[in-house]
Amino acid sequence: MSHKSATNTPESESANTESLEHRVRRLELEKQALEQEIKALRLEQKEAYKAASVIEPDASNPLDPLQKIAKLTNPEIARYGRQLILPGFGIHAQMDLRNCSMLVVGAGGLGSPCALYLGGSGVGRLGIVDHDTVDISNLHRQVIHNEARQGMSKAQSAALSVRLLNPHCEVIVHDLVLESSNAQPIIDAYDIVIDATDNVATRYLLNDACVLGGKPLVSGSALRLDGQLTIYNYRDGPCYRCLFPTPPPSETVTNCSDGGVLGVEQDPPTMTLFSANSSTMFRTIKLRKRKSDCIMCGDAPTITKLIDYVRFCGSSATDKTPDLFLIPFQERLTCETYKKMRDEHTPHLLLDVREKVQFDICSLPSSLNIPLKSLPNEIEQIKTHLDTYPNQPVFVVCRRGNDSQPAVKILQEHGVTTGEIKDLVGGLERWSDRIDPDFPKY
Ligand SMILES: Nc1ncnc2c1ncn2[C@@H]1O[C@H](COP(=O)(O)OP(=O)(O)OP(=O)(O)O)[C@@H](O)[C@H]1O
Ligand SMILES: [Zn+2]
Repeated sequence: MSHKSATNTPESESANTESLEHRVRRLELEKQALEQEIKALRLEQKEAYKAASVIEPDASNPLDPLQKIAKLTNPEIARYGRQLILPGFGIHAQMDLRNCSMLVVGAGGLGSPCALYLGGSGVGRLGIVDHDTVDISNLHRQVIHNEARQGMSKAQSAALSVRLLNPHCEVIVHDLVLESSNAQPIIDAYDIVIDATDNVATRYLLNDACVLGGKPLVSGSALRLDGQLTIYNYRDGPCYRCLFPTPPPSETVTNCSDGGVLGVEQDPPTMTLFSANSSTMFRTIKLRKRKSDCIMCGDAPTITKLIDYVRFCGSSATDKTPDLFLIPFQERLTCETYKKMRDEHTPHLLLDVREKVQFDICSLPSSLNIPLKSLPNEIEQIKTHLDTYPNQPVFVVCRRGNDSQPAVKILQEHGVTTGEIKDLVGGLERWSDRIDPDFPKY
């Protein structure tokens, strides 16, 4: 008989009486051990970046100005030979690239190819901004990352890929959410800024910071099968606000879409539009010049410093967290409460406001799918349901708890009156995280 089984009963009794104290102590020790491990890993990581010449600036390590050169080295000439012999490009354009610093904001679908091609083509210094980490669902299009880097900071992953492609390019990592409090000094440290983000708040922030810092802003956006490209704040061309003085209403904007992005470096400035589904895949639209009464870049600007862009746009810069300010948290439903209601068979209508393509991937049983965009036209369907089941609560769900909030507002504004109308905090993604791990996340 082993010692363990002989003492089994008294041991578990004492574990029961002392378990809380023990647990606290054990967790404290584990925490200390983990903190040590994190510290050691951070040092290791710093060494790895140093070896790869990836720079992470911070207050104690600010960026030095880019060291300009007057002549390309032979290895550089060998590397860039194919583009050096392009008519209209040549050694002068290559030197311009080499002596230029560019900042790519967003290392996602657009930022990935953009950073790789800029780094590969010989930009002297490339900064990469992203606050997010690499996720498996990114990899089908965010080709700068890879499977082994899941969970790694996107900015760091992108920087490492660029370094592997071209060690002549100096790569700077900005692993942070770019926002009003930190944007200006970062923007000011670069010659050209590239907006490869996916949300309206960051688009206005970048526009304003670039106007204030006098930097051209190359702006791209892609949504489903459509894309747009332009340069703002370049020569006498417009800034983003000249064309889009006010943000679109937040309930009409999913985080991946936006008020529009415009195109390229001809004179006059143009907007290039791409549409994979159209017979004319590329179209170019001429843009008006800078507006003299633009509140940002006009003759008498009224915006002279960065503002609160989340408030201004009514939507947040990150689509991973819900826009908490639309509906106060206490007026919303948590997954846990809703799970209890389902278990108790509380009668209710569950309205899923995702697009049908998403609803077809997965949905909670007995939910009714009316996409947010069609909701105002489909209100009668809900009213008819409530005529049959008066006062039944209506619960609204979406992917992450963003679209469900404007949906609640639309129901209220269209005179849907019933027991209660609430939406699910964190949406189906949180349902999968907290309630049902078998529920797919996409
Ligand atoms: N203000 C910001 N600061 C830093 N990074 C930002 C900011 N706004 C957007 N981004 C980053 O820009 C990238 C946008 O790319 P994209 O939309 O392809 O990626 P995604 O957010 O991973 O997509 P999905 O919606 O499929 O998860 C994201 O990696 C996002 O983290
Ligand atoms: Zn303007």
